[in-house]
Amino acid sequence: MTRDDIVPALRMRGVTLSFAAQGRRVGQEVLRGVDLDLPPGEVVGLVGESGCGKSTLARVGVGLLRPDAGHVILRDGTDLAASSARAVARLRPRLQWVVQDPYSAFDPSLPLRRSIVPVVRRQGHATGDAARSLAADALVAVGLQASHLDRLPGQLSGGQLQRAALARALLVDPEVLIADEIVSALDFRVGEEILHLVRRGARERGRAVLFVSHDLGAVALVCDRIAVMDEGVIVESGPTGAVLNHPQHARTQALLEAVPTLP
Ligand SMILES: Nc1ncnc2c1ncn2[C@@H]1O[C@H](COP(=O)(O)OP(=O)(O)OP(=O)(O)O)[C@@H](O)[C@H]1O
Repeated sequence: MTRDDIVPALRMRGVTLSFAAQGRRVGQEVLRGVDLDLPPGEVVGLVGESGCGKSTLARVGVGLLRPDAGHVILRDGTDLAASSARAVARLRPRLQWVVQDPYSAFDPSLPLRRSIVPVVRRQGHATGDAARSLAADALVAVGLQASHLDRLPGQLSGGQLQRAALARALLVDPEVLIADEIVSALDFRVGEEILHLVRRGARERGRAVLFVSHDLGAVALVCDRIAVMDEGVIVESGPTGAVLNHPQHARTQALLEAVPTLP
């Protein structure tokens, strides 16, 4: 079987979107005919300069934004772009989204266990004490402690809460995980552990991951493939080594030149 025979977990075709102003679609298109495949078991890095449309594409990928044109197709053929809001909501467990600001991911008034243990129960993995124990294991896997389950989100640092958000998303065991700048707030060592966890999860569970980042070092470490975006268009994509070692497009070259080097 060749790579071309593998059905992507998520296939975006011709995705085009502009934001509405005063109820009307106006202005420049933020996404312009984007084609992007997320194969199962692989981590695809999405890079590009600030404002080029990465997070917008990420939100389209999990059905939080509906494109004006194009298709967002899951492995079973479901097109998110053609599905009702209710149908997309039902699909949500198959598509998880972890974002840079982890405080937005949790109800600030609830201890983490109230946000995480029900996920274990909904997945049918366990009930009662066993569910709490699996939730605790998930926190430990991302470098936290079981006792963090009893804390409020505001009682964790941004980096700790980021890890808790990732733990919850992984518990859902989604077909597609979209990680938008998830290691930006973490120190290098913790960030690296998280990246390995994401990569292992993709490989072992056949999960497709879109890893949005401006950090080319992180991208080089975790991604099988890279897509470079510029002004709403994917200008270059390919295996990580090829794109980083032999960049073809001026935008990719500029991103590589902008990577800081130690004196
Ligand atoms: N809800 C919105 N309404 C109007 N414009 C928006 C909205 N969200 C994003 N934009 C605009 O769309 C463009 C792309 O934004 P997006 O957040 O996708 O960029 P990005 O590449 O993720 O940037 P960064 O790396 O800084 O997070 C920007 O010009 C932004 O101002």
